[in-house]
Amino acid sequence: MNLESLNGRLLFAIPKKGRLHEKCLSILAGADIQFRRDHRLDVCLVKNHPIALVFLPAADIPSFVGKGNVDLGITGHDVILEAKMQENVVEVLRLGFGKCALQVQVPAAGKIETVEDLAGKRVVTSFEVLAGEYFDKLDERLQLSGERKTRIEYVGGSVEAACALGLADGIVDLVESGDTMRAAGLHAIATVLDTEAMLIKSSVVKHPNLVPLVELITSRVAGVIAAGKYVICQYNISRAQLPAATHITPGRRAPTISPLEDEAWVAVSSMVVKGEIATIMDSLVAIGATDIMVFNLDNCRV
Ligand SMILES: Nc1ncnc2c1ncn2[C@@H]1O[C@H](COP(=O)(O)OP(=O)(O)OP(=O)(O)O)[C@@H](O)[C@H]1O
Ligand SMILES: O=P(O)(O)OC[C@H]1O[C@H](OP(=O)(O)OP(=O)(O)O)[C@H](O)[C@@H]1O
Repeated sequence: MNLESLNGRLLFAIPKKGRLHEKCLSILAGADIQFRRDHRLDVCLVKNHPIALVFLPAADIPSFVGKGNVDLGITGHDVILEAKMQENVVEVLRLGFGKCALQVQVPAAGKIETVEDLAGKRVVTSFEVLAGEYFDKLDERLQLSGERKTRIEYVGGSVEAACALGLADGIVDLVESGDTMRAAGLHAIATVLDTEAMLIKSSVVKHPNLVPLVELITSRVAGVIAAGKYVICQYNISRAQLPAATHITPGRRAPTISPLEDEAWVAVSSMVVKGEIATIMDSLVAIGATDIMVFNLDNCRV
């Protein structure tokens, strides 16, 4: 592939490895963005759209998009703030995965119990901007200045080993399940930030001709995300209980209600948040709904 073949194409940055990579590939598949990635090649052309995918480290994507080198990207909210790119990128869509928290952690068996105890000591992190801002505020509140300020030190990885190695009194790192933190004998004493994956675009429109394609891709990605978030719940209910039923399953705009041969009954079909379906089915059973069925969505536009 030569660089000329990128001319006029929308550049779309995807995390090349790590926690967000696989989910991004399934979003691309769901949005029918077809490509074949040659082994180790980080740029590849999309077959069915004038798009080129650029596989980059998640932490580099905010700068590429923010500076307008790339038109669209998927990355974490945390690394957008860490790269100080919040003014340069627009977070177009929350993607509902890559959810975790940037937390202050200290040895569970140690003497430090609060961030106030940790202030003025040594903190190791890969998020020196966010940790720096957090501890600057804390230091200011505690009137710690000069030599007495909290020392933030950057490491590129294995942050959780820093306390055991005697390099730090506390760390600032991402926590999802807490397994990594607990395995390192640490516990969280404060949350700096909650984060999830975002679809982002540059806040400056460099290629106005690509705007319709950015909108098309955004709409497709939104459809894939919504399809993963909702299920369709269908059931029969007596007309007398219809107000109670539509209260339980109001749908996004309104439920679809269809007549049945038995005039005293109707069929209801409604989009329901996947995570709430068990409770909703319990409530429907309690008001006498029958033949309750739940269907997954392959794709949708909402
Ligand atoms: N445990 C986690 N759970 C959910 N999301 C996470 C988790 N860890 C990281 N993330 C999200 O994924 C982004 C990339 O983190 P990750 O550690 O996967 O990147 P990486 O350093 O590029 O990859 P690798 O860890 O393979 O070197 C983070 O900025 C964050 O938004
Ligand atoms: O709370 P948990 O579910 O254990 O997840 C937290 C861990 O996940 C991330 O690292 P990852 O495993 O992606 O690898 P990395 O350390 O190489 O970045 C993060 O840096 C934590 O170490």
